Amino acid sequence: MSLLEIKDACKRFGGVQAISEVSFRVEQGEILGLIGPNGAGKTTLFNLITGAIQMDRGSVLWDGREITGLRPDLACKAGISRTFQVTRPFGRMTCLENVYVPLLENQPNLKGKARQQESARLLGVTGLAGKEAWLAESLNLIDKKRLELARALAAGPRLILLDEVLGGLNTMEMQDALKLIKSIRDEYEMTVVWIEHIMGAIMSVCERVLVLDMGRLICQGEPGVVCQDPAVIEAYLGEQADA
Ligand SMILES: Nc1ncnc2c1ncn2[C@@H]1O[C@H](COP(=O)(O)OP(=O)(O)OP(=O)(O)O)[C@@H](O)[C@H]1O
Repeated sequence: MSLLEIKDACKRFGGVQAISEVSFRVEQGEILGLIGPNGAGKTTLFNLITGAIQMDRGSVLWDGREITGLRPDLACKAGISRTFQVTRPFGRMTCLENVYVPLLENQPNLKGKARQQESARLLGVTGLAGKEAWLAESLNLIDKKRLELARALAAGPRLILLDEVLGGLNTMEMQDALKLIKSIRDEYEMTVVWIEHIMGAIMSVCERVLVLDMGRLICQGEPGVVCQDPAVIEAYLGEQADA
């Protein structure tokens, strides 16, 4: 049984068919890339999976159980966690306190020093060691993304949805981030679905890739195969090469 299955998902916003009859499976333990041009529907798909918006039609199966339309907090409790392209920390709280919030939900028995240590450990994992006491609003964009990831990990998910976590990183930072994404799967045994525009990064980390274009799933498969697909080159990779 697949960890996650999306069946015939459809979502329209006014005149825009953002998602159109999209079906796919996510297998336990894989790192699945989700690519496609701007406006293809990638973030909308995350919003549908996490219950942030409701599908017009279609269903979401989680571990074989239908969870279509489950509220985001309940989807998170069920084991689906996400990061946002536009980060959403509690600005007036410290980094440590920001991580407490999902940790409290996930491990309510963790109290006092133990909770502080676990929060600090997660901040260390995502590259924020030394910034535990900083207010989230004082972080730069890259560190806000790191905090976002620490918060997503603190929820203890089985599936983590990453929305463009590499934007703005230099080469060294990107290498570290790629190692971290691999370790999320290899050490923390989480399944990863990852939206990204940086093709080299997707190619080096993902075992499988889905390609969306104008709300439709136009291709899926191993990265090397997907990159050779004429429809993908026409809809997306040609545009990337021209950029
Ligand atoms: N809440 C909303 N209300 C109206 N239209 C929306 C809403 N959310 C998304 N859309 C539209 O749906 C389409 C898909 O948007 P979406 O953000 O999912 O694309 P994307 O593939 O994630 O793009 P990007 O790579 O630029 O982040 C776009 O045309 C967008 O303008």
